[in-house]
Amino acid sequence: MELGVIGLGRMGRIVVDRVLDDGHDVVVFDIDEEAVADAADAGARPADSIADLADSLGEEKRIWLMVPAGDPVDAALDELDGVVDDADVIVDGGNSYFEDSVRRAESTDAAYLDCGTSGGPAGAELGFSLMVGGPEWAYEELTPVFDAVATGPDGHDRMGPAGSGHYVKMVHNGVEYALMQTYGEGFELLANGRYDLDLEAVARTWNNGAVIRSWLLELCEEAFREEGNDLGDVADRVEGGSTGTWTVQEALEQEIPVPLLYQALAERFGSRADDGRFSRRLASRLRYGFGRHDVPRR
Ligand SMILES: NC(=O)C1=CN([C@@H]2O[C@H](COP(=O)(O)OP(=O)(O)OC[C@H]3O[C@@H](n4cnc5c(N)ncnc54)[C@H](O)[C@@H]3O)[C@@H](O)[C@H]2O)C=CC1
Ligand SMILES: O=C(CO)[C@H](O)[C@H](O)COP(=O)(O)O
Repeated sequence: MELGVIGLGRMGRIVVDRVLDDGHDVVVFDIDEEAVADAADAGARPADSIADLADSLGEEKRIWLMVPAGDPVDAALDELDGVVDDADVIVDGGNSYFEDSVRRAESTDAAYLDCGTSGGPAGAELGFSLMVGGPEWAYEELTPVFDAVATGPDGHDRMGPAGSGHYVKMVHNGVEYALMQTYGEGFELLANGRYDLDLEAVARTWNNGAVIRSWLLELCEEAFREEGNDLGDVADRVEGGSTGTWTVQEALEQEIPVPLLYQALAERFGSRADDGRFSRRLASRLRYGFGRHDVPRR
């Protein structure tokens, strides 16, 4: 298969590499010329613009968007408007708001797949978990690409119609916030409690057979190993927040109580007051662990 990839940052570049490794052809575009040149060095065919990328894909275009959510997605779709038709498939693998995805699916001439992507840049080797919404035929058509980008055939599935992929990913992120918060609070108690503990050793022990073992807990272990028992100069400030906000807004609209998800979001907003909480410093370092997001330092 031939795939066009637009957006070659932390995530898009992994999509390119994994699809190339699986033996497919890839055409790439990014507004950052250096990113295009790097991907070309890895074996992708470079394009000068989105129009050039679409042109070089010929009939039955398969295009993967991996640009920041919001305006960049609409800007890319505007450039594809009039260039794609109903035999073509566009995948949005970013963290788009699900209602935007429903609107985009209705307004583009191509079949549109909203694809929630989990695993982060740190998941490059293993492959991602992909939650896909949109027409069944388009999902089946793109299955070889999803097999390559995900951990394998079990690492992706069609969740339902347009919007459902990004809806499931939105809730995934709400859960992610709450898990980070609960690990943060546990380690805050251990860090300030009655014993002088080696927190990396605690995390390692928990990761070996404990009920609460997980990838986020492995990233806690990594954070203590790399930053030190007191998290060094990691500031008490957690960035991000949009996907968690959407999750809580949706829960309010559906009148479904999600107190833990709400509390985790509130803690994150509370971190902007800069009062030095250990739990939030660990949450900030974990965002680097899985997402390679910047860590504000003191
Ligand atoms: N970093 C992470 O842990 C995860 C990120 N995501 C989502 O994946 C998407 C991409 O994220 P990252 O790769 O981390 O971002 P990034 O900032 O590393 O890369 C974005 C790339 O898109 C390019 N770009 C921006 N506007 C463009 C346009 N109009 N046309 C062409 N290229 C354009 C930028 O030059 C950059 O290379 C976002 O929606 C993000 O929320 C999803 C799961 C995990
Ligand atoms: O989707 C992700 C991980 O699953 C991204 O890393 C996302 O950026 C995390 O959300 P936030 O930036 O609000 O912490």
